[in-house]
Amino acid sequence: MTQSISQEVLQSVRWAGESVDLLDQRLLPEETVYLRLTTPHDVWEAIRELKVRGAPAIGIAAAYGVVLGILGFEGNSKELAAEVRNHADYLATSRPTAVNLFWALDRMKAKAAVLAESEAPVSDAIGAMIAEALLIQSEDEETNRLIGEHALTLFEDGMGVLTHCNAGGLATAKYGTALAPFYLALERGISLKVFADETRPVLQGARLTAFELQRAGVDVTLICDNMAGHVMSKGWIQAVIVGTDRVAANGDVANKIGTYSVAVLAKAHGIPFYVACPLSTIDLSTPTGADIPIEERHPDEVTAGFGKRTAPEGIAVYNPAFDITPHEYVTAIITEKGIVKAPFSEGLKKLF
Ligand SMILES: CSC[C@@H](O)[C@@H](O)C(=O)COP(=O)(O)O
Repeated sequence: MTQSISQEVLQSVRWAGESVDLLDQRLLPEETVYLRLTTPHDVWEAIRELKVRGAPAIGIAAAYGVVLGILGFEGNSKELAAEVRNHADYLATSRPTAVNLFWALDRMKAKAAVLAESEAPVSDAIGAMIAEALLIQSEDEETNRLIGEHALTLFEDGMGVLTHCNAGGLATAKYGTALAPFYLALERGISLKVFADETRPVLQGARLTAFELQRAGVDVTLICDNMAGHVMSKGWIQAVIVGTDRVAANGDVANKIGTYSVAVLAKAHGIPFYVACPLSTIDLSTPTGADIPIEERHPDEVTAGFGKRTAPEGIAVYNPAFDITPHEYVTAIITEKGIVKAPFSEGLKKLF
């Protein structure tokens, strides 16, 4: 029996029997609205439009998206497996960077292939596919709790810790990766002072991290992205911890745009830079960060990101959603199986 963290975080994705209830993260913190999704296309669109975002949450939503596509399927289990492959391949086109999306879809395809091989009756096979998606979600919750336990060993009472983007309960099944130790610390009476970068262009730090940590009672202070160096120079930050969308085999890390700048600043100030992620985010088939596809998003996120135009019409815009932090800047990668330090290429391989 595992011990759970008592903080209640809003669940970003829920299986509702024959549909998916999905918290529309674009509306937070002002409105808490659950959307009812009934087709794989609904899920594809929700992922593309950031209604659901954060690497593990995207993977969970996509697994349910596959299930939505096969409910009521008529045919045999081999035909079902082909249907699963089609839906999975479609959902895989929703966003390119977070490897958890492909990991979850591959897992759904593999499950369908096993069921086809055993010639399971199709209604049983559909039930087993639902169970697999639910398992992906429940395993992620336990994984994050373990990541939180390991990460907390790196922090001491009274520390200031900076984070970028949202790698919290909203981005995962529960607790988050980078934010999990903050929930654990709160529960155990360990005092941490969290600084959350607002995270331009779409403000996952301000809208989501500040929201979920404040709601839980964590001591959190919001800063604009360009204030990170200043608070470090004041001596207020003793560690940085972020999540990631994909870790390459050499330990290079893709995460929300701006993470690289934070890592460079941390190194300049002699502050450890930690990355927290489940094994499902580590992609040994991608050799280095240069091989990770970086999503580019619509210019409006930069020119009208606050619902108001803040740049001239027709201006050229570059809007990459992620950047790569080279492994030289990473102090340690914290997973559910423990903490990995350099040389990362060896340490990461040993995890599998
Ligand atoms: C545990 S979530 C880790 C990452 O997915 C997170 O830090 C991040 O970069 C999310 O980007 P987003 O564009 O909001 O999906």
